[in-house]
Amino acid sequence: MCGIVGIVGKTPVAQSLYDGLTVLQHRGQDAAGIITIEQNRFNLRKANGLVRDAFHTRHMKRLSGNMGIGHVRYPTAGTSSSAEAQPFYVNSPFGIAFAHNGNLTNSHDLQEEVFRIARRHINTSSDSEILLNIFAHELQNCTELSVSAEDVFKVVTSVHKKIRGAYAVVAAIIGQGVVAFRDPNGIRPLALGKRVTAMGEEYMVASESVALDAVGFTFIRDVAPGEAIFITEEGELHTQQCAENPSTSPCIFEFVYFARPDTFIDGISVYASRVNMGRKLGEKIAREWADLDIDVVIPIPETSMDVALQIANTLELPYRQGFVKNRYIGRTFIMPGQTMRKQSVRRKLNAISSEFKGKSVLLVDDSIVRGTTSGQIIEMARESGAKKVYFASAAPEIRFPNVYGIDMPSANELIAYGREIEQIADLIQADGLIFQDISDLVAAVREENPDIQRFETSVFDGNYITADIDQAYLERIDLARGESSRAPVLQAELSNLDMHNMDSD
Ligand SMILES: O=P(O)(O)OC[C@H]1O[C@H](OP(=O)(O)OP(=O)(O)O)[C@H](O)[C@@H]1O
Ligand SMILES: NC(=O)CC[C@H](N)C(=O)O
Ligand SMILES: [Mg+2]
Repeated sequence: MCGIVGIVGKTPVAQSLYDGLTVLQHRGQDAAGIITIEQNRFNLRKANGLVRDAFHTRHMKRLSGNMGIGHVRYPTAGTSSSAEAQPFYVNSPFGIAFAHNGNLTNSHDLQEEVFRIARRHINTSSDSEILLNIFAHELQNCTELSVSAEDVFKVVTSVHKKIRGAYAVVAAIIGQGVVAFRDPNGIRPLALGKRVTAMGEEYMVASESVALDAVGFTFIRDVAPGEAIFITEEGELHTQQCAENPSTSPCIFEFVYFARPDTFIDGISVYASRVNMGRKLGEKIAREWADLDIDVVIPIPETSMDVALQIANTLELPYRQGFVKNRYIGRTFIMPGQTMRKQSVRRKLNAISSEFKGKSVLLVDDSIVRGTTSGQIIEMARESGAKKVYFASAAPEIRFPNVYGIDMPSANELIAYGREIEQIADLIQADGLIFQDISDLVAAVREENPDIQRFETSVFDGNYITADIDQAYLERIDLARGESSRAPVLQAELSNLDMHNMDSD
């Protein structure tokens, strides 16, 4: 998952872009970038690391201009090289900067087509660079020296026809404006907001509504699946549906884990959906574990806290914070590499042993993916003197790889793959293990917006919404990105790719 922002303002936008990215940091911790436009020039700063580390005062000073876009990255294609940090840039037509959240499922075919038909070279292994070049090639067909809203909508219509997968995109075009669009299934989120100033209206798009709140923009609405937004340099807003059969099928994992609780996606409060998940799971626990002697419900910070509190309320049990989170350590699941993830769990969470001593505890997490967190946390609970350790997951068993922007390319890495619940419980050493049912998870989220007919739930049921995923594709991504098969990349090779960001210090 990545986070994207774009602003067309009346005054310099760098600080607002920066602030917007800091509240989207939970979507990507690997790299951050901002590009602004002033007097027909791009100013770019992108680097590996968190937002606060990538931008120093000297960079912010250089990021002048009233229009710009930004990105925080969690890689799902290519490498962690700073050259694959976004925004990406191409000089023709006009000069385009581009930021993408999601993952294309036909990038392999597209790369070949981009070369054969458009004679365009792709210098990295990032699917986002391919997407940018498809977009640029379509824009090239507009022969006028300025781009109209109709041109933009034609371009996005053609792009939708060529690419498949998940994409929320924001692009800044020199001398023209900012374009944003969302894939026809609306897998990845994108929100539109407005800020009224004495000098006129300013517009912003962002992956999550919380980024609009943080910089004083008012949420207008979600960008519709398939829709394109064009905000001209002068600040005029144009919108049009550009997909033939759009459907709103947001990724359910946004609600389980990715998004911040204070975000609204497609009319759904992420927080409220998590409370509903807690209620449903609490009811299942009451039904199936009626004879268990649970003394206390303890969340595994941070994402599961809203779910755990509601489970405790439903079961009428005490809710206690038995683990303290080190606030300076980020999310472990989106860290690159299993070794780093594993080491970080104990650095991130510490048990308050008095909350465990002699008690039967119910630990709650939002999800169990590789089992990195649950295994270690149960061990910590036992070391702290817990009598019994039960474990509940607000999401069902994750048995299928993700191909839409979550870095789970290999089924073999998933602890629930090919295993029954008892086997998983044995592996993580839980005295009892319970998962939310898929129907309850969907109902919990849908309760907040019954108009949504379908969610993207492939990691749980293997039904990929783009219908283009077969075994051969899954084997290819497993080979390319799976933990065990991932080829080591030389540092020198990575820095050689870094072409568009020369003044990187
Ligand atoms: O089974 P695993 O492979 O360990 O993955 C699942 C865990 O990873 C996430 O936590 P993370 O530390 O990323 O973030 P959080 O602080 O938002 O909970 C998630 O909330 C689970 O705790
Ligand atoms: N998680 C994402 O949205 C990743 C975007 C893009 N596929 C990349 O790897 O950079
Ligand atoms: Mg967690």
